[in-house]
Amino acid sequence: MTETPQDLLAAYADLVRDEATRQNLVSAASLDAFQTRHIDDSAQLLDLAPPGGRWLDIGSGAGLPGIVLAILGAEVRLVESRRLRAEFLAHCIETLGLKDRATLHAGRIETMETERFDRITARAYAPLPKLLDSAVRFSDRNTVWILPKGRTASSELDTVRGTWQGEFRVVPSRTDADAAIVVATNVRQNVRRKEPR
Ligand SMILES: C[S@@+](CC[C@H](N)C(=O)[O-])C[C@H]1O[C@@H](n2cnc3c(N)ncnc32)[C@H](O)[C@@H]1O
Repeated sequence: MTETPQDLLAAYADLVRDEATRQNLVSAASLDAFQTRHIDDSAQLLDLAPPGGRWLDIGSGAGLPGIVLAILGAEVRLVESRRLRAEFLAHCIETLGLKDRATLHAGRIETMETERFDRITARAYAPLPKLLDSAVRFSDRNTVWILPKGRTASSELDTVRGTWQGEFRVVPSRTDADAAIVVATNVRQNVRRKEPR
């Protein structure tokens, strides 16, 4: 029998709950509200870019948002530096039958070979300056960045305005009234002009 995305999302939630008894994956409180706090929170990102394209998910942790996006049909490269978490992600990819669209870099993003992605996401991985620094080499002017930023979206954006250019907007989260998602394209570092002698 073919499993629907809903079956796979339920199976994924069970895998996380089970693994959470062995390692710290997500906050214990959020396990009780897994659908809203994690599944819906991740799934909403798909609506913020045109369909299709290859996604890069940096600091995937338990697989959020990367595994959810892959279950929902996206092609995703997950990046996770912690060994136990990376092993869990490999287990999810195998068990949920996602090998045709999810791949894993089990290591730091800094060690991943440069390639271009159509979409870049990262949830709770790093503040915007570090996130842009570590990921810009995987982007080009058409890459859509979709970055859930909780309550700090606007203030984090303010911190990069002097050093980064691009078309940035802040979109309210559908799952948390206080949270927002930074969506950007054509992201590039400001070129510093040489001071005249
Ligand atoms: C706070 S967790 C968030 C996990 C997940 N994205 C979520 O929203 O639940 C951040 C994750 O980023 C990973 N991480 C931190 N620095 C990293 C790096 N340089 N490269 C790859 N992963 C990194 C950590 O191991 C951790 O699993």
